[in-house]
Amino acid sequence: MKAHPWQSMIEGLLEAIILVDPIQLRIVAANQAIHQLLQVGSSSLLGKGVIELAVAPEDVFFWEDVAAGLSENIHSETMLKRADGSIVQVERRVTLIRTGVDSSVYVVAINDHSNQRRVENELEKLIAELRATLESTADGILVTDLDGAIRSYNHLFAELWGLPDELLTQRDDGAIYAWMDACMHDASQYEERLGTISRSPLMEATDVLTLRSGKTLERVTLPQYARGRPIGRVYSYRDITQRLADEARLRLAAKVFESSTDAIFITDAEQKIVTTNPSFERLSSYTEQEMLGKTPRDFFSEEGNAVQVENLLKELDNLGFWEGELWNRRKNGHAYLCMISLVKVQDEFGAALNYIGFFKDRTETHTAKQRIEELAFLDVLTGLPNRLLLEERIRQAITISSRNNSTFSLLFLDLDHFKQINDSLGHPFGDRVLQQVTERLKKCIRQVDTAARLGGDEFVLLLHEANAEGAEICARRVLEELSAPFSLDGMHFTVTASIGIALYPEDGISMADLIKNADSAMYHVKERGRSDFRFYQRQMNIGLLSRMKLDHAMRQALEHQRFRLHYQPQVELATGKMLGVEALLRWTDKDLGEVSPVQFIPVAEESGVIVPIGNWVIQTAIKQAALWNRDGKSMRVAINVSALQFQQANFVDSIAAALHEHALQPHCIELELTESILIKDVEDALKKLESLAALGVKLAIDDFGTGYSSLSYLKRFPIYKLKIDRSFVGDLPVDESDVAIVTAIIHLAHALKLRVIAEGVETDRQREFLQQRQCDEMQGYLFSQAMSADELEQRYLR
Ligand SMILES: Nc1nc2c(ncn2[C@@H]2O[C@@H]3COP(=O)(O)O[C@H]4[C@@H](O)[C@H](n5cnc6c(=O)[nH]c(N)nc65)O[C@@H]4COP(=O)(O)O[C@H]3[C@H]2O)c(=O)[nH]1
Repeated sequence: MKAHPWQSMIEGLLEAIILVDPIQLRIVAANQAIHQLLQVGSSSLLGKGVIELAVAPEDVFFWEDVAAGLSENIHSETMLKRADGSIVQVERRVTLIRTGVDSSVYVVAINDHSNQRRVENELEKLIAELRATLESTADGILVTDLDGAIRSYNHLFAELWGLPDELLTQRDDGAIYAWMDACMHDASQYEERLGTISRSPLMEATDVLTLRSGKTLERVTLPQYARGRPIGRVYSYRDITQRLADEARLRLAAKVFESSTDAIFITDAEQKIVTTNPSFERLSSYTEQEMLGKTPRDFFSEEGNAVQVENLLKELDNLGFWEGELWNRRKNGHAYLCMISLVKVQDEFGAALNYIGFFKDRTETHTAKQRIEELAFLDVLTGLPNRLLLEERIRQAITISSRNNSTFSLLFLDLDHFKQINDSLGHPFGDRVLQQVTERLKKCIRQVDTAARLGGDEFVLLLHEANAEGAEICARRVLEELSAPFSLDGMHFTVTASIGIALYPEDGISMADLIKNADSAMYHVKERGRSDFRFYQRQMNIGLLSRMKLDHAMRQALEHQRFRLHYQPQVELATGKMLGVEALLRWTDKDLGEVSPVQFIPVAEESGVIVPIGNWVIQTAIKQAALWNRDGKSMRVAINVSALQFQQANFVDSIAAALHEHALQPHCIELELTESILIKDVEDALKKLESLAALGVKLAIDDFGTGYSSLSYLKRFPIYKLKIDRSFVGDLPVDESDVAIVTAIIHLAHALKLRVIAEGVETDRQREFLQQRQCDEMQGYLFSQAMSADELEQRYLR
């Protein structure tokens, strides 16, 4: 084929060129560049239909339009297919060139764009990567040009500054900057600083921005360079609000750690100590250096507490927490009690990260607690165990004794007339007396025994494994020890005590019973004149409750005049003539029935109600005596007087007043006093007795022989008569010792020029015996029981 005339011309062009015949649409010339572009052999394109090269539909449509005379030119990007089938991006321009009047040719000029495309693709990819990077940074990024015009920013920037959507879409830089200004706490300072930055294109700066919202942002700005020249600026913003708060918290925690008065140590996950605070060293004397690498096990383990430490570490691992007390040792070996809290710090999966231990010295608190406990169990004044501790010891004694089948004794001790010491010399003096008494009591017991103070002047001695004999020996020792004179502030005085004894198990198997029974035995000692001891006997057993009931009933009886007096004749033995009567109290209670004076008089004495009852007896008996002694008749009435009644300051006056009121001759009245009354307060008793004697009232000693029977008072006191107790009369004349006693009393009385009367005479043999021994008078069922005044009058006075 003949070469196209333009062949050589197109050969010299850089562009790939093909010439196409407009009628046949075949390639009539093609330069080397197109052959290279399509990677085909030279001249191989000549004669080919141009449409064969078309890949894009656009080209196919164009050449079809050309064929139909509809189109002549086209210029756009398109694709061509190479020989190997690969596609190449090109820019192609098709121009129809008129070569003559009726000849023309299509010039197809093709530029290879595949390189440019690749570069563009690369750039696009780069930009996409950059954008992704921008978005994925943890900071908010703003990029501006040198004039401050915003070139780009990421989402985080918008988020940090809280930019509203409309600002994001508007792309109004002024509005965005205004928004940022408005967010600032100190907008003017912010703007000033921003101005400085924008005026210095090379400046690098880091600032902290405080926003009105409370947020704190850190702003780092760096110049952006292109080809070595600054072209703009990148601002990166980071929200450091949390970080600052964390730092502040950390600083605080560090301060707490450093200044805490609690000792603190922190371990790693393997429980090796990594740090300790100053208090740790203060408390344990171990330095941090010495503790590094040690474990809590090393630190807390002590001889004997290994199991406890192992258990607490186990609990710490299981529960994440342990709190409790443990004895520990300082470096110098001194023991101290620690209050410890251990905490396991875990990650979100429960694995241990650290262990923290807090502890403080509880020794002082412990000692104080011990002291408080001691105080709770000790009597402050004497240092003796108090009631609580005594009760505890008695409980122990009961347990041991019941197990060993052994015995123990309880001595209930009450000082006699201690109230007088307190009242006259003051409580502080009384307290010192109690302290001295305590010292003496301690001397009387063994180390295993307990001396306790219940309060006031009441003490209890608990004697382990002591039977009746042991208790008696101790009781005597106490009385003996106390009998030595006391000396305080230059004063000398004696203190006596009344002691009641209860034995385990005979007198009670419970603590309450034992104390109650020892107490009741003690009361009996008091009744019988004090300064003695006595064992509990069952008949004493008018329990406290019944005592209270009885007391109440007596007060009621007194108020409602339910007491009566019966009179028992007293007869002259020689003549059988009734010389007088003894007034005896009678009481029939609506619930209790007839209550014997043997039962209720001791209770009345204990509670003090004997005083009004005794007054009533005196009034009634004197009134009755006055009736019987009318018209020159002579009838003596003997009245029982109890100790408490006699001790009343107005006792003598009340007798004198009653005599006066009923116009009775004093010699018609005989007062029966027990021996205990006389020895109680000798001087006072003497004074009263002398006053009564001076009045003309007769005085008799009741129950003579059962008490002290001291000859000295018989001599000193103005006594008129002795009354032989009926316990000596009952077995007369069989019992030799009673015979001897009664004989001796009668002789004694007569030797002292006193009259003598025997009570409880029930048989003729007794009467005969007494008559033989020249007893003056007798009283008893043999002659008559006690009876009402009416009955007596009917029987004997008509
Ligand atoms: N087994 C027997 N007993 C006889 C016989 N003859 C009299 N008695 C009883 O012996 C007691 C004598 O009185 P006491 O020794 O003064 O003993 C009295 C006295 O200590 C006290 N008491 C009675 N009345 C009063 C009173 O008005 N005031 C005071 N303070 N005590 C009184 O109560 C005690 C008992 O009084 P009572 O039960 O009335 O008992 C009376 C009397 O009933 C006898 O032949 N055989």
